[in-house]
Amino acid sequence: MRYGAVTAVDGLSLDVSPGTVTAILGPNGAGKTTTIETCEGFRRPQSGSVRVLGLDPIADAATLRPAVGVMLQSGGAWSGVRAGEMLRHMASLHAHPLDVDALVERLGLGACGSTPYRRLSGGQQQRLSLAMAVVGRPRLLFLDEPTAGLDPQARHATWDLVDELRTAGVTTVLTTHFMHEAEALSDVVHIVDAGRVIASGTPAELAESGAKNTVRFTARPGLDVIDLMRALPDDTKVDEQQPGHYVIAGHVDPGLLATLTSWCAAQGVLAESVLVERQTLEDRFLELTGKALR
Ligand SMILES: Nc1ncnc2c1ncn2[C@@H]1O[C@H](COP(=O)(O)OP(=O)(O)OP(=O)(O)O)[C@@H](O)[C@H]1O
Repeated sequence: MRYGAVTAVDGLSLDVSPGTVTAILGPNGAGKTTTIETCEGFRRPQSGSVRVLGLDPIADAATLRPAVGVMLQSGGAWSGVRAGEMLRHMASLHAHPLDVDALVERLGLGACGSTPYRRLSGGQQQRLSLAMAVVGRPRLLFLDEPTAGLDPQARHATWDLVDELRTAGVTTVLTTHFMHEAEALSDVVHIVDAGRVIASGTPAELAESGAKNTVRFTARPGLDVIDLMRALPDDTKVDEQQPGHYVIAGHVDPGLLATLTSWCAAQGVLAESVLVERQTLEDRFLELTGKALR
């Protein structure tokens, strides 16, 4: 998918299983919104193929519309329309909408139901957009940065809603910059950079697939770290970072901890404050996409 000379999405390939939550992560400008808008039928790719619920998002737009909920990154409502009117209008377009009052209550929109869209705060606009996306009971939901600008309460309310929809069999594809959100919500994560998928898996698989986890412990200064390294698997590093403070970097599993404690026992050393630090999804994301600003 190109915009003039800019190639925004470049041979990106991914599948989404029904009834799951998929998160698309990537640095700014990676091509997430372009990908999602292509699936929504708002952009026509110059090459490649896109199928949404087995259909073409542009040619079959009329068939797909009742089954697909869309939350855009911004906008989506007329600037002068009142929040409650907008939601009722959206509900009226669907055969079996959710109860609008319950949804308004659930997303904390009750107090601003008669406020024009343009006067809503950024977070209230986000919540209204989410309500508009789900009110028609879609089978498939596209959420582009659904919790950007939301306070913690609204973020948790959004997560609970997405989680409940998954339980009801709804498929959700979302983009986010919050790694914790992707870890908390999604079954599958795709990391996108420069218009391509560079890593995929469950949040736990991705976090574990990266560089080493670490074990930290304290003991008397001056332990023979070379001898400890010999006892541990080949690609494990041991460093005494400050006197008496040791860091082991490598594939941390129960076997490594057992080797460490038996090595210490053989030396007559008591290892204290043993702490296993696992790599997070954010660590892995930064490892894959680098730390340079985009
Ligand atoms: N309408 C457009 N015209 C020209 N270039 C565009 C247009 N929309 C996006 N781009 C460019 O395409 C690339 C991908 O943009 P896109 O919005 O898909 O990224 P993104 O991953 O969603 O970014 P962000 O995290 O900042 O929202 C960027 O280089 C962007 O500048």
